[in-house]
Amino acid sequence: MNKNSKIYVAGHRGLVGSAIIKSLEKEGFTNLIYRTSSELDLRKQFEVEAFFNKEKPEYVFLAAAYVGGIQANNNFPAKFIYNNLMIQTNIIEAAYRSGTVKKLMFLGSSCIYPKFAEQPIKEEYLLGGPLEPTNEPYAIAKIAGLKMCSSYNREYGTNFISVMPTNLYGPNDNFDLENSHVLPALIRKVHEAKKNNNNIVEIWGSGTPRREFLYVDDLADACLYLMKNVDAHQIGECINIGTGIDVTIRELVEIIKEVIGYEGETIYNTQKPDGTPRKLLNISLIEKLGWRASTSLKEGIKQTYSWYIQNEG
Ligand SMILES: NC(=O)C1=CN([C@@H]2O[C@H](COP(=O)(O)OP(=O)(O)OC[C@H]3O[C@@H](n4cnc5c(N)ncnc54)[C@H](OP(=O)(O)O)[C@@H]3O)[C@@H](O)[C@H]2O)C=CC1
Ligand SMILES: C[C@H]1O[C@H](OP(=O)(O)OP(=O)(O)OC[C@H]2O[C@@H](n3cnc4c(=O)[nH]c(N)nc43)[C@H](O)[C@@H]2O)[C@@H](O)[C@@H](O)C1=O
Repeated sequence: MNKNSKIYVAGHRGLVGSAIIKSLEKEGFTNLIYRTSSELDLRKQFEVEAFFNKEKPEYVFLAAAYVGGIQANNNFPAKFIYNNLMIQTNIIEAAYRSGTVKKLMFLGSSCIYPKFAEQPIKEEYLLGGPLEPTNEPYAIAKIAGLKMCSSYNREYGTNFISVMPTNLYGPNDNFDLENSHVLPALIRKVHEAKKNNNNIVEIWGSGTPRREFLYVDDLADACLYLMKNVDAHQIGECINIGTGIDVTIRELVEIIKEVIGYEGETIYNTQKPDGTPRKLLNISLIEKLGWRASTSLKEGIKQTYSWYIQNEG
């Protein structure tokens, strides 16, 4: 990949896509292309093919997807499976057909692994047991995406790599109280409780599930590193991206309260689902390939909170 290579970032306004664009620009890549969903609906096969034929990208980051937290996944299973299957299928097929794409990176998620997978989760545990029911349709779509990439590599000799990031957070995240992931939701809840002198914040579930959180700039750095240095034949069907450290939701709440400076109480609503009890990735493979995360959870939350109060708070 050189500084003039034509690079398409699908989903460039999202949490991940915007961080990838920022990293690419910082490293001096100048030939970047992108479209909003209203300019190009990636669920429309002919439009996606026409876009690839016209633009002829050489490298593709597939960071467009239909994304949400535990409750959104639970409430909208049809939208999660349909939108994700369509978006990823159209891009992967068009990338192959175009003949111009030298490498494609498909963004999956750590929810592809079995609900009760041995921890930390190795890439090889894929399909070793039943999935977490709250996000099974989304996980099935992501598994289909990585299987498409590996199948195209095997049959057509493409260089499509699938990365499986752990739970992400950072600037440009979705801070919606119903449909977002836990970290942005808790930043907003605690911020608003402090602002309104409200002494109680409600946390969903029991607070005991463990999650691993990766700051999105670190994720973008990992994606660029892999795009530049690693080819599909050097990894198996996918590669994990994480920090190797997890915390309970209860511990996460305490860090967020400390960063925001909130001393009120928290109550746990056990009517809401806990989801997977633990989701910690084994990151030996990416470390062996030479990459490691650099932002601590507390530092990442400080950066995210600062972005939130400037942009949304
Ligand atoms: N957030 C997380 O914690 C994690 C995310 N991931 C993966 O990272 C990837 C990116 O996620 P994230 O950045 O969080 O998601 P966001 O929701 O922040 O961004 C997704 C982007 O996809 C675009 N998009 C959605 N539907 C369409 C469509 N029909 N046509 C064109 N574009 C569309 C949107 O574009 P527009 O703004 O123009 O509408 C949006 O900017 C996903 O594959 C996700 O699975 C993996 C692990 C964890
Ligand atoms: C990245 C990953 O994200 C999703 O899986 P998840 O990790 O379970 O997602 P989550 O961030 O929404 O919740 C994590 C934990 O936190 C608890 N929790 C407390 N209070 C709030 C709260 O206020 N909001 C939310 N959302 N969760 C809360 C919540 O009950 C759960 O125990 C997948 O569906 C799928 O999209 C995927 O791949």
